[in-house]
Amino acid sequence: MNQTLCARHLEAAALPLIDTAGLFSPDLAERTAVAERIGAACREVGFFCIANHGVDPALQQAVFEQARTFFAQPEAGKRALDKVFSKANRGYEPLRGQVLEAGAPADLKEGFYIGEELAEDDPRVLAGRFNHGANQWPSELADFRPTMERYRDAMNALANRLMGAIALSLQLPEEHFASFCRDSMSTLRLLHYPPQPANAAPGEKGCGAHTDFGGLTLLLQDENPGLQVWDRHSKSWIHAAPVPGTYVVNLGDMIARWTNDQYRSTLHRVVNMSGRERYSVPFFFSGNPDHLVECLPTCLAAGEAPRYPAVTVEEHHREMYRRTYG
Ligand SMILES: O=C(O)CCC(=O)C(=O)O
Ligand SMILES: [Fe+2]
Repeated sequence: MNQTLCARHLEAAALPLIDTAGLFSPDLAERTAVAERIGAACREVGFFCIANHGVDPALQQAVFEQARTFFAQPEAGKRALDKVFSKANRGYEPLRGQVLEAGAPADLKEGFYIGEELAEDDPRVLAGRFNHGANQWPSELADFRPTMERYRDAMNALANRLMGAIALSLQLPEEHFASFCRDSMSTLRLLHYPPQPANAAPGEKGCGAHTDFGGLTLLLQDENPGLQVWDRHSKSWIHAAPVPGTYVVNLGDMIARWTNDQYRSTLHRVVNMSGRERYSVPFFFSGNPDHLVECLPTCLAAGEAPRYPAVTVEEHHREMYRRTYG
């Protein structure tokens, strides 16, 4: 563990904090030792923080800088890139554009979606595959696109490594999820939460209670707290204050399907009580659209039946977007 993780941070961490330096070791035993800690966190909480993940802090800061600059633009400039203009769900999502918690008021956040850049004549785009297509880029912000593309590459690499650890933690070969990871339909999402208004409607909050749809989520937060994670033991919300230098990692619904709920896709929400503007950058690693997600053989006890029918990554995401965007 290096000095980015001081004792104060360890005490403050409400979620399990895992040093992932060992995942970069050529020694399988070292990678397996980290994987076992990850496996325990996946079973218990479904959320954990990782330190020593290898992502350049300067790149993270550049992402925040670009996000702040983008959201600070006048509304009309942002609306010019509204995701209604995209067939691939890319671009700007205005405040109250999504209802993540069924029945609750719309979310007090604005966002920006970025995915893999695919040309109009890419066979997957021509075939109308879900969320496949070109991005909408703010052309007046020269550094925006290269920064986001570098960051997406770094996140894809880290997510691949973490999927290897998850495989090891489930007594599977490290490369078990290789076909899931190939050509992953990952999404980078920039989020901006205004301070929670004093006159908020009942139930109104930054992000309604939800579980994530996909595989892994890697969340970069600024210094302003807001994320809350449901604790099934105490039946209360844990305030997951940001731990500098770490990512919050959580499991999406597909990992719960693979593991028959042995690994948890845990409910979480955001309430920005910090009194400041809060920025966060979740990266959703969703996997190959054709991959069939079905219960893993190592996750089925004798006589036990899978709780979920097999579903492809694409079918699953189509349905989840339909539910939260109406
Ligand atoms: O902003 C955050 O801290 C969490 C965002 C989130 O849960 C999501 O976008 O799925
Ligand atoms: Fe989420």
